[in-house]
Amino acid sequence: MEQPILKINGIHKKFITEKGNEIDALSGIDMTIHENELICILGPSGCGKSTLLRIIAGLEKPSSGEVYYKDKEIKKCHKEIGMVFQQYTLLPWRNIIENVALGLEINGIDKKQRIEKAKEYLSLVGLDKFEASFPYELSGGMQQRVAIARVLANDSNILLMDEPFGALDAHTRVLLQRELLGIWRKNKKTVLFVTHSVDESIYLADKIVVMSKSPGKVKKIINVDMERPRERSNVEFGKLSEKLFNML
Ligand SMILES: Nc1ncnc2c1ncn2[C@@H]1O[C@H](COP(=O)(O)OP(=O)(O)OP(=O)(O)O)[C@@H](O)[C@H]1O
Repeated sequence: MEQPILKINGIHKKFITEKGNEIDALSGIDMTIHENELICILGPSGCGKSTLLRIIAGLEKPSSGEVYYKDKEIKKCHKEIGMVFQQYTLLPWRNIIENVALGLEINGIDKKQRIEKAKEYLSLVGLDKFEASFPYELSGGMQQRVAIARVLANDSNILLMDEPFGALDAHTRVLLQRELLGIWRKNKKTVLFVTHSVDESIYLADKIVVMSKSPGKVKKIINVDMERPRERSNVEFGKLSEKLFNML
């Protein structure tokens, strides 16, 4: 078993709305994530999946509880923890290579080095021919691949992915799931992937964290022992799918 890389201890999150109403988004989340694991967080709308990811990314503070990355408490954004959002978040006025190099530029890497590195990751997601294009010239799936290349180029150890394929058509979604598995295996990353989709979670995950309706709690953690690549027509795939549907 690999080393624990993320520890999530007793996370509670309460939001106060503008009208003064309290919303319990998360209610006591405990989880340990090991290096190189691919974890899917599966749950109904509003159960706090995005909130949990934002807390791990250091973008949101928990009301109580702590998150530790390699035994250090996360209190703000961390260079080694990168996030890919559902909506494409490329800067429209920068071309593709400059978008991939953005984080490296922020980190003060010199131009030659950052372009070289950005090219390497753009090639990894199969878009090297588009380095001079602008985001509007790319399809949704291509833009999402650029967003993944940008996070990888930053050398993030942990990839937090908040329904990154949710806005894509079914065919592109399946292609990107396959591509993500390839990248994950090749680059030895730890991935936390939020999804609504039972099918997506079974296809991708080592472990599926099933969350219950709000306030969000961990209902069950399921180990997925099926060999990869996983076939959706497989009996075992179908059985697990039924089990998860019944649980949600
Ligand atoms: N900034 C905020 N202010 C007030 N309430 C919020 C805020 N962010 C989230 N919430 C509330 O917290 C709860 C959890 O929201 P969250 O977006 O984390 O759920 P989710 O599981 O990711 O939902 P979905 O699958 O629909 O994206 C919801 O009731 C939401 O309305």
